[in-house]
Amino acid sequence: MTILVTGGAGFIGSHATVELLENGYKVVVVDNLSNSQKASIDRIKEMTGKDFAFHQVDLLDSQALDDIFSKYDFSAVMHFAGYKAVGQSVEMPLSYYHNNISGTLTLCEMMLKHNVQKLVFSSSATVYGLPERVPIEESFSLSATNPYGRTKLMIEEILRDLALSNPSIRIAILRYFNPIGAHPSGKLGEDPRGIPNNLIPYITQVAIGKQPELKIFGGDYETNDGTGVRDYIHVMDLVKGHIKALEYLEKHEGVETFNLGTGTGYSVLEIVNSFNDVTGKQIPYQITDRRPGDIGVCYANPEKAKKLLGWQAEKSLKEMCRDSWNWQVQNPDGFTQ
Ligand SMILES: NC(=O)c1ccc[n+]([C@@H]2O[C@H](COP(=O)([O-])OP(=O)(O)OC[C@H]3O[C@@H](n4cnc5c(N)ncnc54)[C@H](O)[C@@H]3O)[C@@H](O)[C@H]2O)c1
Ligand SMILES: O=c1ccn([C@@H]2O[C@H](COP(=O)(O)OP(=O)(O)O[C@H]3O[C@H](CO)[C@H](O)[C@H](O)[C@H]3O)[C@@H](O)[C@H]2O)c(=O)[nH]1
Repeated sequence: MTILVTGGAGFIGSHATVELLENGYKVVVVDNLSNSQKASIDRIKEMTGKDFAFHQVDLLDSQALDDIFSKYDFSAVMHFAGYKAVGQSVEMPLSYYHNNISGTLTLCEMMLKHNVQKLVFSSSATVYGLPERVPIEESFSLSATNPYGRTKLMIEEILRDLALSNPSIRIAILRYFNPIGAHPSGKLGEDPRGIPNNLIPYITQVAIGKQPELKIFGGDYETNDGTGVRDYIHVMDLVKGHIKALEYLEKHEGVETFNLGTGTGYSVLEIVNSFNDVTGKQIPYQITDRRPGDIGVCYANPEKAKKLLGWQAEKSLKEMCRDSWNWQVQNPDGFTQ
């Protein structure tokens, strides 16, 4: 079976590509490299010893995408491609709506034209907005607090309408909580451009001396230690959930939505302490004001994925921190040699 992986050069898509190849799938990657590097594709080939086609193509280029769909016989699509920086989406909303929504529309049009019926889509826990309570269940009300989150919400709705209009379409919407970690080999990992926005890449850059100290955004949340709580999930566990979702779509029609999280929340200070243990360093930090738009506590109820997909996260916080650190140490400048 050949799977089209959009955004396969990026953080999560690259790990998913490894997992697909190691599970016997054939893969074709489409990525415009707007937030990634070709080196990640070379690494995947080196690590797995398997070759696959890579097309540096923009999803908005419908002619190029049409050619790719004509060339291969895809059995399913894993759709990771999109812009994902919350702050940037506030500054450049049109660019986010255009890239994420039009990109998905073009992709879906090609799926219909070429009779490809299965889609696994990367959504986000951000669609729960300010959740009514925790742990968060899939049935909770949805809202968006920024244009990035709104693109995910809109795409989810578009996909539901698509499935309603065409009973042969099968879609798994996967709402990721906070993916971190890296491939245990240290060959693949998260390679943010510029100063990282997310907690773990920022911490690893402090640990390696690229940033002077961590700023902890808020010490007055209603949590055990006052810092924000999130459901961090190892990227290897996350991508295993995608394989399970593909298998699920073999047997089930329509749209189904799943939380992919561990079900456990950790505070920023707990993460810092775990990092200190793993690295043997002391991460310097300062508690500052809350980051606008942040919520205090966010963690999943992952029971639905366990029940219907037969999937649950297995890796510990220590493994997540160890693998993130291992990646940073082996690749101090990411994929840039
Ligand atoms: N990393 C997270 O914390 C997180 C959390 C929830 C959801 N997600 C979603 O998961 C998906 C993957 O995230 P990631 O962390 O791997 O991000 P990433 O930026 O590392 O990967 C996305 C990839 O898509 C490519 N891309 C973007 N626009 C494209 C276009 N128009 N055409 C072709 N390629 C394009 C980029 O070059 C990049 O390689 C995204 O949709 C993201 O919104 C990520
Ligand atoms: O330098 C930093 C960075 C983050 N944090 C804190 O660390 C926690 C995690 O922050 P991240 O930026 O790593 O992750 P978020 O939970 O804010 O957001 C991420 O997960 C969301 C889903 O829950 C969305 O998908 C979003 O796009 C993605 O960036 C938060 O309490 C945040 O305030 C800091 O204290 N300092």
